[in-house]
Amino acid sequence: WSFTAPKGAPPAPSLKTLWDGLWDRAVPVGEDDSNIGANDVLRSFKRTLDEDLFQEVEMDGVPVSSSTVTGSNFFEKQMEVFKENGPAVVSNFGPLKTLSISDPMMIKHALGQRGSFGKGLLALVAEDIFGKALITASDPELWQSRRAATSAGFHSQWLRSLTADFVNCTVQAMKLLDERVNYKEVVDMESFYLNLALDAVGLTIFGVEFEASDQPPNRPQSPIVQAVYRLLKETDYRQADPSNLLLMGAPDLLAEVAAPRVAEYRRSMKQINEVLNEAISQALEQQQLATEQDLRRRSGGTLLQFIVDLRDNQASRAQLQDDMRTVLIAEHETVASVLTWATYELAKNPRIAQKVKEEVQNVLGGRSPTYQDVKELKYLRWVITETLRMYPAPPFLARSPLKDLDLPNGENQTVRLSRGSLLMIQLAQLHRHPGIYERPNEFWPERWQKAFNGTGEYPVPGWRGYDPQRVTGLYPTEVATDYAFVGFGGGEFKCVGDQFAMLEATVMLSMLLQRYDFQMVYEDLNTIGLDLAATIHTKRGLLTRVSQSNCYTE
Ligand code: HEM
Repeated sequence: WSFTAPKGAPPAPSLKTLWDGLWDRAVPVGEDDSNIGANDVLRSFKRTLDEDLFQEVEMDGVPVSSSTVTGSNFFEKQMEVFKENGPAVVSNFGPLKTLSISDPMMIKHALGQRGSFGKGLLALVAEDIFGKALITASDPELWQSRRAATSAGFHSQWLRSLTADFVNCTVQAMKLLDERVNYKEVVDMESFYLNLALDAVGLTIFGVEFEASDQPPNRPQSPIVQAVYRLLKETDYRQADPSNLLLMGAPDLLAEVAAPRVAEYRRSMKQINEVLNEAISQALEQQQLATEQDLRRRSGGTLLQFIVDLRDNQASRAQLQDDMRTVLIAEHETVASVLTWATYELAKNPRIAQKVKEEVQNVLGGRSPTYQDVKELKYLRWVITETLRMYPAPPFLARSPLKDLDLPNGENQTVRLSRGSLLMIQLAQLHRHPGIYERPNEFWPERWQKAFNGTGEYPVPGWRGYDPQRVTGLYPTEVATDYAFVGFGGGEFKCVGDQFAMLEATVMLSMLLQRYDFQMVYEDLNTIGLDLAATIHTKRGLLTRVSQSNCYTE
């Protein structure tokens, strides 16, 4: 395949000129560098029509795929599409044309170029859920200011202090798991992790004790877990089919009758906002304004209190609510997902589980972990990285260029992208790229021990390879892997909670693996079922037989 447009394309027919003129008047292209609006997204629909009516293919030279990649054999289908078309392919996303990429060099360009891309359709459909700052970045100035306040709050001193909170949440959750073990019940570990992650975010981010882990770790989940999941699902519905937005403005009574989904969404939003409002009131009551430097010297406290106290970056109550709702959703689903799939893979791979247990036993010797221990638990952190490689959360990132631009691969071949066109960065496909990863479908944490620079199959021009010498924090970042692993994204919109998440997952898994052995009821992904949303869920829960292990004494 090649990116080069064929020479000597036929001249545009006059009907086409008329058609283009009509569109330019009715749905004008937004100004360069301004945020992507509904008009720009509508123009993506025009590109679909252009192709149908005038056989005008916008991304000439890029293969077109008609496969729909969803369902339980998602990973196999993605691999088929890759092998058939290469790492750049045009496909349909509802009625819109999308360019999907899994080439690390193109991804590096798309994520790493500051100010060139917005979140496009995602921002439009999710603004009422997340607001205009974090995640959607639909008001770039506001995003910059909220990003600065939030990322300042995730400073290393605070992160260290969280270890004890994660330990306490896990101890609490294990009490219930112990009962299930004694009754020899089958446990849905996905529900267990959703509850546990919610307790952890409540405690550390805004100081609310949800006590979700006090619920039996089998479905139905706690109402607040369901509410968070409901909001996330809503973004998926709307992205998959923007017509799902149509009834969003309907009066409550009409929504109850004609659109139960919308009514349920509103109830979920209200439920979450009530909890957050109370936490914000409390933080405002205890407000003690200080500079960032002084705040960094305080130990403990919540992220919310840090942000409320940050003298130079004050925000309205409504803005704080958006910030907190976003962080709540961003932490909860993703961390629960990585814990779920790590448990699945460890249960499937007893050799690896045994190796983790040995490491945990050597480092912890039966006690709870400290921050220093988390640094020592290197193999367990590779297990978590390997899980995120195989089951990234989210499985793709959405972007739209803010002006017409060329997206180059490592050989300087380019795809021309128009302002507002849809770009999908396919993390799940990149992370199983057979030119980058040896045995890409195998769960093999040891791969992160040594440098690698390509398998020779499906060459990746321009890619520098992975070098463990470039790893600085708790996992191999996009810098260490030259954008072959972007589980936490990269560039300006990169996850603010990456080290928080790695710390949380390492603490929780180390404690659970010390105390229990896990055995799956179903091992086959087709039987478990994949539910592809903003993260990868199971369809029927992760049904697990849990038994007592021998190492935990505390
Ligand atoms: C395993 C766990 C996690 C994974 C895999 C993950 C992944 C990601 C990714 C890929 C992005 C980038 C989205 C994009 O580029 O469009 C992101 C953004 C974000 N994440 Fe995470 N995340 C995790 C945990 C967390 C946690 C624990 C928090 C907070 C406590 C958090 C807060 C955020 C926020 C606020 C953003 C938006 C940043 C912005 O818009 O500037 N995430 N996350």
